Amino acid sequence: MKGVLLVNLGSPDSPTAKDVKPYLDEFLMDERVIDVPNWLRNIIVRGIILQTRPKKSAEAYQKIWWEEGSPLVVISERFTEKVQKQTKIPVALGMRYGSMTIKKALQELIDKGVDEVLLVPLYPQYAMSSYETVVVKTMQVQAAHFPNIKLTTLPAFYKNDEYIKVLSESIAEGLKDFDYDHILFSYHGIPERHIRKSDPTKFHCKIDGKCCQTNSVAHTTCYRHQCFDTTEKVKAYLGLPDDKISISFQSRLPNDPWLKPFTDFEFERFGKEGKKGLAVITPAFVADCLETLEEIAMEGKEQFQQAGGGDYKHIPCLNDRDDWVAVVAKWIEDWHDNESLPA
Ligand SMILES: C=CC1=C(C)c2cc3[nH]c(cc4nc(cc5[nH]c(cc1n2)c(C)c5CCC(=O)O)C(CCC(=O)O)=C4C)c(C)c3C=C
Ligand SMILES: [Fe+2]
Ligand SMILES: [Fe+2]
Repeated sequence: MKGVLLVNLGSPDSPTAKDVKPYLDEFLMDERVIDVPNWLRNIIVRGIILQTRPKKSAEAYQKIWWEEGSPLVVISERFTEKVQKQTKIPVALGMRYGSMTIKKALQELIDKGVDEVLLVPLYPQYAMSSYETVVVKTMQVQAAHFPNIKLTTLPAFYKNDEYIKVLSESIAEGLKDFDYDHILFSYHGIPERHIRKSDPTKFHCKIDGKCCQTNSVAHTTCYRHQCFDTTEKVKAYLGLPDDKISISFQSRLPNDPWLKPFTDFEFERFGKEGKKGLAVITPAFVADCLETLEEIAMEGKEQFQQAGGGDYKHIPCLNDRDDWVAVVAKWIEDWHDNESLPA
């Protein structure tokens, strides 16, 4: 019998430094996130970052935490329930980090008699620190604990027509009552090195003005290209004017070159330029989370307005929108009925 495993990033169990610390430890000790030799990762993560970050991070989580729990987890659970209502195929939710493990979710499917699993990493774009680590971890768990199940993975859906349609329509709804003079597409940042590491040709991705717009097989795993492509496709779908759209990359750790321009610098620039209405969308995330609710909706607004900017709006992620649920349910049914995967 076929079943579906949805996987997102995961959150700490509570917004306290005590619970944030082991969560961050698992997250940042992932070799696809902090991709340096083990001994050095130990020093960077355990010797430096985890000495101060859990407290700071917990304070940020406290600002966005809901009564039911972490927004990322609660939204992902609502989404999973809604998808399950649209299909008879068993659907389970797991998280890459934290207590809602991939192993538990796979066990849930196996207990229902599933022996063929469609893995759906809940990331539109491919990055080794998001999509790839979910796939690798799931394959490891499968090999170690469930060797008899067959695993198929849904490709990154950053340019899929149905995804672009629902994303665009959610943005159009968000813009309906908002007078904007600029729309910022803010994607999660990654170190530039990750782009080069993920380039199978080893020469295409130069992170210059042209590589991401020049056709290449490298784009199958190029996060930067995929962020540009999602943006271009939404722009075309909605007929948005070129001069009112731009891209930036949010969140970074120090001491490494990360993808630019940085979102927080852009907020300041737009504020200083006196933009009267800034709309921000965050299409690297399908569910609102710390990065969108705190960094963009709260901090971003403050940075923009303190620099002199006017009205500000963060347009929510797709979350558990019915049209998004219907798209994922259709992808699942297509795979179930004829093994086809969305292009
Ligand atoms: C597009 C998805 C994501 C990529 C790519 C990604 C890369 C990445 N992230 C960090 C470090 C942190 N990220 C944190 C939070 C966080 N990151 C994502 C998604 C991607 N990260 C999400 C959805 C969240 C929010 C989780 C939630 O519970 O709501 C955090 C924790 C918070 C903090 O202390 O700032 C860290 C740390 C790195 C280093 C990285 C690529 C190398
Ligand atoms: Fe992150
Ligand atoms: Fe590129």
